[in-house]
Amino acid sequence: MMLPITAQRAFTRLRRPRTIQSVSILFVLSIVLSFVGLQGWSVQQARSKQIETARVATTNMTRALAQHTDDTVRAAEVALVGVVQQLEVDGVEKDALAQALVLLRLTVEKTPGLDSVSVYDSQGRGLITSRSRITGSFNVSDRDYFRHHAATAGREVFVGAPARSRTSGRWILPVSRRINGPDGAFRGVAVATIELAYFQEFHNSFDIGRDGVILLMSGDGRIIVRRPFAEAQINSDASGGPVFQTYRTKGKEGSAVLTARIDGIERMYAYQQLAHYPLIVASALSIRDVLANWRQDTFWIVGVEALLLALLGLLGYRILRLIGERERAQIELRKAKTSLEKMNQSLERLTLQDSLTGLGNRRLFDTALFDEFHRGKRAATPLALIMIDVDYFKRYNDLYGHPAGDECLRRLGETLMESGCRPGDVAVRYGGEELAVLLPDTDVDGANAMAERFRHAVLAQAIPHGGNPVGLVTVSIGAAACCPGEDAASCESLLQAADKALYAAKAAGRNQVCNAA
Ligand SMILES: Nc1nc2c(ncn2[C@@H]2O[C@H](COP(=O)(O)OP(=O)(O)OP(=O)(O)O)[C@@H](O)[C@H]2O)c(=O)[nH]1
Repeated sequence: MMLPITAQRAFTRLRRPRTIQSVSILFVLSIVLSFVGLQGWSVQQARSKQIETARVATTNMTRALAQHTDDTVRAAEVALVGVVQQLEVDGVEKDALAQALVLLRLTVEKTPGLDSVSVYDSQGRGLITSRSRITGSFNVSDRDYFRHHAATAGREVFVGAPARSRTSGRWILPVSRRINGPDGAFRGVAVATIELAYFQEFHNSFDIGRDGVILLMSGDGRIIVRRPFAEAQINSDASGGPVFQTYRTKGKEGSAVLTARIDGIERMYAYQQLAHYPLIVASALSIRDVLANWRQDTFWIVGVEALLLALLGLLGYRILRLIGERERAQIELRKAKTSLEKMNQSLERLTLQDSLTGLGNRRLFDTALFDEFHRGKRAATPLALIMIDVDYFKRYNDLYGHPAGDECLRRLGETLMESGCRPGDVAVRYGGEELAVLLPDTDVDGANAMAERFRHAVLAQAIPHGGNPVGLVTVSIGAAACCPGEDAASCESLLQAADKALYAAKAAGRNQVCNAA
């Protein structure tokens, strides 16, 4: 099947070594780039997936923490509602207090997380407590919750700042309610306490990794308890921190990747404000922990891929080197071929050329005579031949020496080439001092004209020849022609006719042209 020219050219171009090399480099590069791009994308995808998983985990954990904290504070509130109602109806007299105490102890006993419930009068002096020790000498008028209730007529529960218990010495979170007299006047405060350890115990039940955080904060951004636990952080102001600021700007529940002020660690945080109380819980997992597995996987994947790429690169390099070597070999081969062809041409020229005159030699003449005869036969065109012989050349040699004879022959060769030979004519040194010209598509008149032109050109050269009666070098020429298509015609008969004509020219006195009869 033949390809269109343009397609063939394109195909040839494609097969060139340099093109193959460039295409190979582009191919390998595009594979490598696609591979790296794809891997970068999938590594990025895996990272995002890990972060998203951490977001879901911290959100769920925070919801559980919020529920637990809400339940705990609610239980304390329920305990307070009962005792406050009883004291407001029965008053704070001795009998009423004794009855209330029974209720207090029962409630504390049955309510998980509740450390104590105590009642204080309007001066902050202890009236009753669920604790076993008598607290009559206690005064809580300096506590924030007491000051709040003394100043505020509201009946809602108040969650105070964490404080060290004056009886147990442990950290507690006070939840309190105001007690009113029948006239609505301030009669005292009922306080339920929850040990911070109760929250810590629940917080510790979560797996938050090495750098995770669980946080319980007041509504104004003060730390109540934090895991990892540090006593100095209790009641510290975290309202300027990233978690509280995010809560302030983004709403009651949310999640974000934040960097903590306390330790500078980047974490995935989820936070939530409690449904019924001004408290905020948050939990967080460190991004480093979250991405630890991803990092390890990525390390191995990237390592293996880098190895594969290196192998691919090595292979590509080897192929390119082979292509380069092949290209160099082909160039060398082409050079060798060209010089071989040139050598062959000059060798061929040498084998068909006469070294003295520069004309063709006898070998060329024989081949040309055969070829032209048959061409004339096919084309039905005549073929002519002129035979030239230098007159008295023996004498010339004898008079001027053999080298001068050679020089004379060389000049005659030059003269012959310049005396109107057509491109198709074949001028040769037939042998010794004899020259011949084969004239395709020429009749005997044409041959005669050519012979005369040459004879005059030789005379015009005016080469002195003391042995020639003319005084100059002259030539005798025999011209013959034939029609190769005719039965009687042959190469030999043409040669003989020309030779005979030459002989006639010699016999007629030399320096002339004779045509074959
Ligand atoms: N210098 C030189 N002489 C040559 C060469 N080839 C042939 N000859 C000489 O040419 C001469 C030819 O002489 P002859 O055949 O006797 O004829 P001629 O002297 O030319 O006399 P006519 O042909 O009868 O006019 C011989 O002496 C050859 O030695 C050659 O290559 N160089």
